[in-house]
Amino acid sequence: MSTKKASLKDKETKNGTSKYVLERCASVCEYFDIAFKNKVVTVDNVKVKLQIWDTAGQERFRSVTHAYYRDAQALLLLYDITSKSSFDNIRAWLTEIHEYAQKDVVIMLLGNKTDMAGERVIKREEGEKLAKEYGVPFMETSAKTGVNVELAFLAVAKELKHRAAQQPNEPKFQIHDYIASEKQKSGCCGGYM
Ligand SMILES: Nc1nc2c(ncn2[C@@H]2O[C@H](COP(=O)(O)OP(=O)(O)OP(=O)(O)O)[C@@H](O)[C@H]2O)c(=O)[nH]1
Repeated sequence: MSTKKASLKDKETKNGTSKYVLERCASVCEYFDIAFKNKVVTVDNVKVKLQIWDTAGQERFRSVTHAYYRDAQALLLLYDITSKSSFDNIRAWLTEIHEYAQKDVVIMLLGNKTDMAGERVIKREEGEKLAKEYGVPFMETSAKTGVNVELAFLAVAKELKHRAAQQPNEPKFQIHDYIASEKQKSGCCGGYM
């Protein structure tokens, strides 16, 4: 996920995507299976526009995709709880991100497809452990049922908004605490986040 600096200044098309982004992406996005969408999230009555780039996790294109997340302000790393290889790839992505992404990039680890509990091969605890190791927030999600999807985007948007508007003496927004308290409210899914 990223909000490209240049795109914000650029003239926007009808669906809110800037011409700059469309032109930049058109030539290669289709070939490398990179999709992007805009999502508006309201944080404390302020609308935050997230431009979400989906790099499709194609390992063979890593050298190309890093050019797309280099400017990203936040990265959501998804693995599939029914796929060991997708989980194993996360370490490689984290190493890659360390090298190429912005130093203060917001990272979140998501274990997706919780609706497929019967086919689960990665325990929640394994996701939690990995997230803890890298100091990133963790949640299990389902893009199919929507479980925790809004919360993931909202947490990222809150973090970015707070960073942008933070006053020198104001306490830092704590994304881990925010996710933990939201989950407690909904009675969902304990553990490290
Ligand atoms: N049951 C279930 N299926 C899902 C979920 N999320 C995605 N899928 C399905 O999983 C398949 C792959 O989804 P994608 O969004 O293409 O995942 P991806 O990681 O971008 O996949 P690649 O493009 O192959 O790297 C599709 O058939 C989706 O419909 C989910 O939460 N639950």
